[in-house]
Amino acid sequence: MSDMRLIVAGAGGRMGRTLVKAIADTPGLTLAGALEDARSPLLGWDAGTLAGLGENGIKLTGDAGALLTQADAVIDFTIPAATLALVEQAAKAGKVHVIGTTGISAADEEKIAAAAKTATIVKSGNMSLGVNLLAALTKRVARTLDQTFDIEILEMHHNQKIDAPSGTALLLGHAAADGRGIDLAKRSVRSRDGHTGARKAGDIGFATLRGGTVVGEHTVMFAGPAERIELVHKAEDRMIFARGALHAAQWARNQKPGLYSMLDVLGLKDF
Ligand SMILES: NC(=O)C1=CN([C@@H]2O[C@H](COP(=O)(O)OP(=O)(O)OC[C@H]3O[C@@H](n4cnc5c(N)ncnc54)[C@H](OP(=O)(O)O)[C@@H]3O)[C@@H](O)[C@H]2O)C=CC1
Ligand SMILES: O=C(O)C1=N[C@H](C(=O)O)C[C@H](O)C1
Repeated sequence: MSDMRLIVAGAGGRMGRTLVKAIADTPGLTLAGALEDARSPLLGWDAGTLAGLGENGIKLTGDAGALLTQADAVIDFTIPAATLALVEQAAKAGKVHVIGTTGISAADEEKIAAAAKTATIVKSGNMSLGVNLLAALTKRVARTLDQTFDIEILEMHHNQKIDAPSGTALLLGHAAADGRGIDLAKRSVRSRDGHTGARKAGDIGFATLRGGTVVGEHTVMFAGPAERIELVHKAEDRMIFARGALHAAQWARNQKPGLYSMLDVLGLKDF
């Protein structure tokens, strides 16, 4: 089979640069284009140079339409507005869209689900094997323990992160809510301040830390009477997310239109 040709959206960003490196290291994949914001000062820069690989001849451009004609898939770790625009363009062009962007509103999530009626989209708040296994374990533990165990999700990320709670924390919250058979939107407590009153049994709490260069750390706590279980994941290198996203693109090449998650890609849906 011919190489799969990929566009990296947000190629000048932290994940974009990591993806350019990961593609260069992966047999069967070719970097077909590097997309950036049309106002970015990085337009015209070489994607290989930015990724620390040396020149690869792929220049950053703001023209998604032109790139999409030359590729099989777009790998998108950008910002919600950019992702929403790309969803429409990739769907129209019939290209696989792998979405890692987090902080997407509920209304925009619905637009992505609507686009996936005719487009093949893989979307996850975390593309790593470890976090998706943690999500499967979280669901299982939440199903096993009753409401005397309070569920709290703690996350820490670097000081440049712009959304909270993290996409991963929300993914883990959904896994816990699924395990308990409840609707996360109705039972989540996203922040606490002042005279909050006692914790309500059955709520799922979130706490956010930001600082330094932390790649991403997540803890799911099940705090019960006189004992506590903690499930923890610590990301040490963005390459784990990049490799997961590339695996998702290769998997999606053979899938029918639909909105898939990394649990589908990794076969963990029924874990
Ligand atoms: N699902 C997962 O596994 C992971 C998800 N993420 C998520 O990925 C996203 C990006 O993270 P990170 O790389 O750290 O962030 P960065 O800010 O480093 O990168 C985002 C890049 O997207 C660019 N961008 C903005 N608008 C557009 C546009 N219209 N078209 C193309 N590119 C655009 C930005 O350009 P400019 O700076 O000029 O605005 C920037 O270069 C975040 O939402 C983060 O939470 C991160 C890691 C793993
Ligand atoms: O912005 C980041 O850096 C990360 N974002 C994702 C998230 O919001 O969970 C995944 C990872 O934790 C790194």
